[in-house]
Amino acid sequence: MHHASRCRRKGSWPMADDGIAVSGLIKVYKNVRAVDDLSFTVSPGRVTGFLGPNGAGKTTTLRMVLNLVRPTAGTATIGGRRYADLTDPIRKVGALLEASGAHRGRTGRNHLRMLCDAAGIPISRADDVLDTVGLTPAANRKFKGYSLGMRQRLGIAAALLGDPDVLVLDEPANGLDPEGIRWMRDLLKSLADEGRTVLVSSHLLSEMELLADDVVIIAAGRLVRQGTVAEILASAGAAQMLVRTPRPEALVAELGDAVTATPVEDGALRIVGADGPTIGAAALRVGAEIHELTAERRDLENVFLQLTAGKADIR
Ligand SMILES: Nc1ncnc2c1ncn2[C@@H]1O[C@H](COP(=O)(O)OP(=O)(O)OP(=O)(O)O)[C@@H](O)[C@H]1O
Repeated sequence: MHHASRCRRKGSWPMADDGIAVSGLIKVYKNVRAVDDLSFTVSPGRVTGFLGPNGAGKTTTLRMVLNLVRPTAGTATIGGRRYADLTDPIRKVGALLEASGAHRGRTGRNHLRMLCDAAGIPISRADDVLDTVGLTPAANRKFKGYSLGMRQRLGIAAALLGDPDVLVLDEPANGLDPEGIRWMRDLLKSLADEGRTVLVSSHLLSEMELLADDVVIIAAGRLVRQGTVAEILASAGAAQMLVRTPRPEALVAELGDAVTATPVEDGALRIVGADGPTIGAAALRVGAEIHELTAERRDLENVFLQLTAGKADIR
């Protein structure tokens, strides 16, 4: 990304200490190691996607970062300090969690004003953040009449009240329609462009590929991979090939154990671990006619599935 063109709203470069650092984090519930010796870092000025199959431990991790769940072991720090030790947490960290809501009979504006009041923030800030999230037209409507998408927007507005350096968002795209998802993407990117640290969990892998600069992938409470989206895609290795042949078994046997071959629709095979020339040569050796050989682009979704295969068991 173009770091040089990024301007910091507060007129300075992001402090190196605005990042999040998770180190040796463990959370054991009665029967399950929800988070199992997890370490990763999240940089300022970037959107970091936090990905993992259901039950991987994403929510538990985010809640430990925010001091809402007590770690069994390990630490999570924001700008070098644990959440509990932050001097002004509301202005340092904004959070959107899955269950965040508001009193049903309260208007969106009053909900935000109450939060301002509780946090010692001028109540005029409520209207600013309503505007930022596009809820001004619904400001005086009651929360119970808000759609899921409007509730998510109100949650984002609440997270932004303290103009925080760091944002921690659990599934912020939940309930948003395609236009809302695009809006969320633009908002989070612009918040990162201002130098903020943005950590966002999601199931929407194609969206993450568009949104995130970095990703942290976990499965079964453990780190699977951390890196830039480009690195993760590149690390998946050889291109994925779509092959059509009347003799798929012979071809797969010839390619050996180094490849994984998955049957796809109408008899084609998807092969990971061998490139076009390798597959062509193997086909020639066993006399398997090739009717189609197409390189498929790796995307975050199929790399994610490859990286987390077999690790996604419900625990
Ligand atoms: N309060 C709790 N008590 C007992 N077990 C829990 C508790 N919270 C989470 N778990 C368990 O810890 C594991 C991780 O759950 P967590 O919600 O952190 O995963 P997740 O990655 O956010 O999942 P999802 O994508 O499905 O929301 C799961 O096995 C879950 O059942």
